[in-house]
Amino acid sequence: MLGADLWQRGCERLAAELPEQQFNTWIRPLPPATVADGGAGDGLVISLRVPNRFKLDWIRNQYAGRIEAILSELAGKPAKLDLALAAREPLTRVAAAPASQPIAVGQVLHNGLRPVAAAPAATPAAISAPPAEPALAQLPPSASRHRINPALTFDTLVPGRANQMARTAALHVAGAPGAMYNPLFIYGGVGLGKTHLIHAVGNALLKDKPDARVLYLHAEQFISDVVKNYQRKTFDELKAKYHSLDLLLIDDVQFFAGKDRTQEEFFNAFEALLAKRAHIIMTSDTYPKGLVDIDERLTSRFDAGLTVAIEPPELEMRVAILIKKAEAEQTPMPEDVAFFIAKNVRANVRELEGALRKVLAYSRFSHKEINIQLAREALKDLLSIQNRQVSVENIQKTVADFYKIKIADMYSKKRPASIARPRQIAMYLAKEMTQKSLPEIGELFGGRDHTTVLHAVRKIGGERQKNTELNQQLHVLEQTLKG
Ligand SMILES: Nc1ncnc2c1ncn2[C@@H]1O[C@H](COP(=O)(O)OP(=O)(O)OP(=O)(O)O)[C@@H](O)[C@H]1O
Repeated sequence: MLGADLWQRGCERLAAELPEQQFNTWIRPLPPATVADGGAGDGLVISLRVPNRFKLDWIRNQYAGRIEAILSELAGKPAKLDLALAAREPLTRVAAAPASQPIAVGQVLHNGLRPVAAAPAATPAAISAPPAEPALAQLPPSASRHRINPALTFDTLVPGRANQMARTAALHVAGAPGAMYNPLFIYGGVGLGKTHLIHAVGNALLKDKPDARVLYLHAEQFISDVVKNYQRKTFDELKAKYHSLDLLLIDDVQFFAGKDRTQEEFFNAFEALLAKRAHIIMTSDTYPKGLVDIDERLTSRFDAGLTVAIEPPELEMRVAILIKKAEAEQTPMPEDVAFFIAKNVRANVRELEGALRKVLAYSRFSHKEINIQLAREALKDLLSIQNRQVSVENIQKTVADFYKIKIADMYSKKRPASIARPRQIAMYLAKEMTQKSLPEIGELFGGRDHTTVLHAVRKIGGERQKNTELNQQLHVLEQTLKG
């Protein structure tokens, strides 16, 4: 089998095995591998070039073994994977950096087999280096100026599958700013910890290097700075403020939509910062290409480092967050109560915090100890809203509308995936959002057996953990159903 065929067939196998989201994120974008026959007894060497180190590490840890096994099986002889960073065109902005220090992630294969670091890590001097422009003196590195919230650290951020990639990348940046993953672009829905994470990077860096010039700001603050300086015609001040930083943390860049002048100034700051190897971390409610009314010149640069998502936390993570936050309030939270709250409050961490606050306050005011009964009372408004609005019929109708199938298909015996899958999703939601038992749900879905419902619940629940697209669809459905 030719190399390209072998890789192609390997990909087909992986596509069938892996959740769609994982395959689309990690495997599909890879350029085809090249295959070399090491000669009798040596087997095949499969050379795979990966665009950045983050992906390289991830693929090596998560998929390399499986890829080798599949390719060995298909080729009928041992296949060894040679993973390395792909060479990449330097970006135009690199021109401003010394030629020996490429700023872009990528580049570098020195012997075709072993990768070397994409860009040298920033030295301590790079972080606390004296300002390159005289105007830098206008930004004293004092705590009040950097706007970092000292409470939002890596220690107080509960890790979990939902934030695993973003947290790993953020830790990496905090340890070696200006090197890899620059810019780092973190996106996700509301209240999922994006702001917390970028403050954590700022705090970690300031702990290491108290003199580092770090600035956190919300995109709206940048916009108002631009407007202010525009009115006063003091663009040099604006430049001096932003172009001098070592680390810029900017929240919710989707707010730049339609603001041309702001986008232009941000573009200038962006270029200046990357050219001097300062790090930029941005957050947004969507991935760079999903941003609307933002110049493509900017969005393509947003995507040039590393883009990672933060997902809604899964049940275990929600429980861990509740326990940790209660501990921080010096109020131990029994695990069963944390579980009860986490099961009922799923949207995001901010809502979880709100629910926890209610339960703690209720316990303090009523001088009662925290147990499920107390949590139920404290959260009764929230729970009644949930219970009142969601019926199996409502779920069937909403899901049928969402996936554009007939409501009758919810009860029918039809099996094509375009119908069976929405039906399974509706069964899953019925189990998650109503008090109905498996047999009752089966009955409401055209007299199906409870094992069919159980299968659907497990399947969709499992996939939801790995498949972002499905997770988002379920999230939309849940929000719609809750009203
Ligand atoms: N993994 C976590 N561990 C502990 N606390 C968390 C975690 N994720 C989020 N939080 C907390 O949840 C609250 C909301 O998080 P944050 O403000 O960072 O969300 P966000 O994603 O920036 O949302 P928005 O887009 O609405 O600004 C904060 O109080 C934050 O500390």
